[in-house]
Amino acid sequence: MENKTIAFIGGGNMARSLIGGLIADGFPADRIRVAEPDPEQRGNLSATFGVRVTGDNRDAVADADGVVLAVKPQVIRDVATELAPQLARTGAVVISIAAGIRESDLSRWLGDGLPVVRVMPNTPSLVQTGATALYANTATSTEQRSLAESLMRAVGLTCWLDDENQMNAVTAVSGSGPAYFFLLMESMEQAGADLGLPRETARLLTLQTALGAAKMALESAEDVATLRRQVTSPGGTTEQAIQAFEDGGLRELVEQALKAAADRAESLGDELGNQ
Ligand SMILES: NC(=O)C1=CN([C@@H]2O[C@H](COP(=O)(O)OP(=O)(O)OC[C@H]3O[C@@H](n4cnc5c(N)ncnc54)[C@H](OP(=O)(O)O)[C@@H]3O)[C@@H](O)[C@H]2O)C=CC1
Ligand SMILES: O=C(O)[C@@H]1CCC=N1
Repeated sequence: MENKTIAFIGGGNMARSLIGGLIADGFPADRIRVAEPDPEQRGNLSATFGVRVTGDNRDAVADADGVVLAVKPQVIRDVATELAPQLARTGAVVISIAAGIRESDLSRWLGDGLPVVRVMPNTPSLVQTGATALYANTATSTEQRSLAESLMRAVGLTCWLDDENQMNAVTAVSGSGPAYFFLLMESMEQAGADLGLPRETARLLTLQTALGAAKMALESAEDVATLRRQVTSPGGTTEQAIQAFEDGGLRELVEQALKAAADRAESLGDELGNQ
C-alpha cells in the first residue's frame, strides 16, 4: 500500500470504522480523502482522524488509487454514475462495501471494464478486528486485488470469495454479525443487573466473557460445541441456561435471523440493481 491514496465516498459508520482501523495500523492520514455531504460530519472526520475532507465526490477521487464506495445501497447508483467518467480516466480500483449490490450492476453504472472489488467488512474494523470477504471482477489486476486486500487486512481478517453469490451469506454472518453479538451482550448485561449486580459490574463481566469466549474459540483446537460442553457441568448451572435457550428455540431463531438478513441483501440487489 506504499504511496497509495485512498478515497472514501461517504463518511458514515462503516467508513469511520475502516478509516480508524487503517490509521491505527499506521496508514498515513494525509493519504486518505473522504467525501461526505454533511458539513458537521466532515468537521468531525477531519478533527478525529486528520484526513482530508470534501463535500465534492469528484474532488475526493482525483488522485486516488482506490475508491471505497461507502454510501447506502440506495444512493450507490447515483454515486457510481457521477464518478464513472473520472474513474475511467484515473484507472482507480473501485471497492464497494454496499450490501446486496452486485458487481454486474456496479460495472454497468461505472461503465464496463473498470476494476471493481465487492467487499463486505464489519464495524470491528475500527479496532483492527474486522472480518471482510472480497470478490473481484475480471477487470481487476493482481496489483489492484492486492491493494484492496491490503486495505482490508490492515483492519482484520480477510477471505476471497470465488463465487459472488456467497456475498449475501457473508453479509448475514459477519457484516451484520456484530449487531447480533451486541444484542446478546445487551441482554446479558440487563439480565445480570436484574439478578442484582451493579450495572457496571454486569457490563464488564459480560464484555470480558464475550471477548474471552471468542479468543478461546479462535485459539483452541477444539470446536465451539466441545468448548460449550466443557463449561456445562452435568447437573450444574450452565445446563439450566442452555436448556432454556434450546427450549426457546435459539438455534432455529438464529437460522431464521441470518436467512432474513441474507434475503434482504438479495432483495436489495434485485430492487436497486434493476434500475
Ligand atoms: N454499518 C455497517 O456495519 C456496515 C455497512 N456496510 C455498508 O456500508 C455502506 C454504508 O453504511 P453505513 O456506514 O452504515 O451508512 P451511513 O449512513 O452511516 O453512511 C453513509 C454516508 O454516506 C453519506 N452520503 C449520502 N449520500 C452521499 C453521496 N451522494 N455522496 C457521498 N456521500 C453520501 C451519508 O451522509 P448523510 O448522512 O449526510 O446522508 C453518510 O454519512 C452501506 O452500503 C452498507 O451496506 C457494510 C458492512 C457493514
Ligand atoms: O444493515 C446493513 O444493511 C448493513 C450491511 C451489513 C451491516 N450493516
